[in-house]
Amino acid sequence: MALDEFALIGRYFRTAQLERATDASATALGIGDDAALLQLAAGQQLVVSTDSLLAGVHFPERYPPAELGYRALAVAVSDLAAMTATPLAFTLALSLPTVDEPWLQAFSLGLAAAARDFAINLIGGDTTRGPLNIGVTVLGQVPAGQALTRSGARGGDLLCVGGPLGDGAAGLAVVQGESLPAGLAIAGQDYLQQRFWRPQPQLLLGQQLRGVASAGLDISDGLLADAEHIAESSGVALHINAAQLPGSEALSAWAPRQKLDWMLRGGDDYVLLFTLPAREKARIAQWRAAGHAVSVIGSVHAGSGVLLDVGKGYAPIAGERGYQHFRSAND
Ligand SMILES: Nc1ncnc2c1ncn2[C@@H]1O[C@H](COP(=O)(O)OP(=O)(O)OP(=O)(O)O)[C@@H](O)[C@H]1O
Ligand SMILES: Cc1ncc(C[n+]2csc(CCOP(=O)(O)O)c2C)c(N)n1
Ligand SMILES: [Mg+2]
Repeated sequence: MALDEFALIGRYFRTAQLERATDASATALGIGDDAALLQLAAGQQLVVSTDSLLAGVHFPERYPPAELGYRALAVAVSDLAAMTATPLAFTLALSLPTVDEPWLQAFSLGLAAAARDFAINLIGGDTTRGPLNIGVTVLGQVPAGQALTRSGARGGDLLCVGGPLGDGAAGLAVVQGESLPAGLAIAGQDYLQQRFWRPQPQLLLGQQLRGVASAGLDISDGLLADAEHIAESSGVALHINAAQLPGSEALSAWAPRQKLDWMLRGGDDYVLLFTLPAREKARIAQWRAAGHAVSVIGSVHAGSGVLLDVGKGYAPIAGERGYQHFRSAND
């Protein structure tokens, strides 16, 4: 007989690895009551963000469930990194078509691996029967007034990115079994699959941006699309120099046009994009020395929108900027 809802929760989600992934816990009351209780430290603000994952939209229809568990939490935690928050806890709203115990076991283990990596405990959720849908809400804390928003960029700031671009889209091509360039070695394929299934939210870099960066977010839809959010919220123009975009060695196996398109528009990268007042420039070398692959990719100016230089001077972007769930009003 299939497990009932409560036995399922007990076996796969009310586990030590998920409920007590980290000791540094703010959980005053966890799974099992009508709601959970969190105790924030004095002077901290609560940071809250929700993400949904759907097969065929956020990940391929054929997928390894353990990897899906890891990715579901990683992409959600990336929004905490973008706000410069420290993770506290998360909830999981899961809709499942059937009770498939090997699937649940693998998903739960992948989720627990991410919970351990990002030091975040599962404190509750909701489990229903329906088409597969994974909803993760992450909670974090940040000293009051110090969260990094999208609205503080000012003319004269540098535009920086926290890691390589384009790996998310290239990783998706690898995991979908698309035809791959001959120059892509097995090690490069493995690297890109990891980048897709196990993105590493830049929590430590994010925390170092508190009180230093002027605006920021994490790149989920694509560099151009997400840069547009900063430009619009801050009321500035962002200049991006294509020649300065950082890409991985694995990505260089593709033709330059494909590589550039993925770096600009591919999305799924989960690296930070932020603006830095010029007086803070010396920090970039310190971050790099500490292992954060920060690069300057452009600058902030008076004006509006995102302008891109692909070798012929800065010009507004024509065409697509990144991933959009609703491509046109008629979709
Ligand atoms: N259904 C909704 N109701 C209320 N607010 C929403 C809803 N959907 C999105 N938002 C809000 O709109 C803003 C942009 O959402 P979006 O999901 O694009 O965030 P993002 O950080 O740009 O992308 P990602 O979800 O990939 O991290 C966020 O502040 C989000 O909370
Ligand atoms: C099968 C498959 N096809 C396409 C993509 C690309 N993709 C989907 S949603 C998204 C933006 C972030 O989503 P959201 O804004 O909902 O957080 C991106 C870049 C994928 N990951 N898997
Ligand atoms: Mg985000």
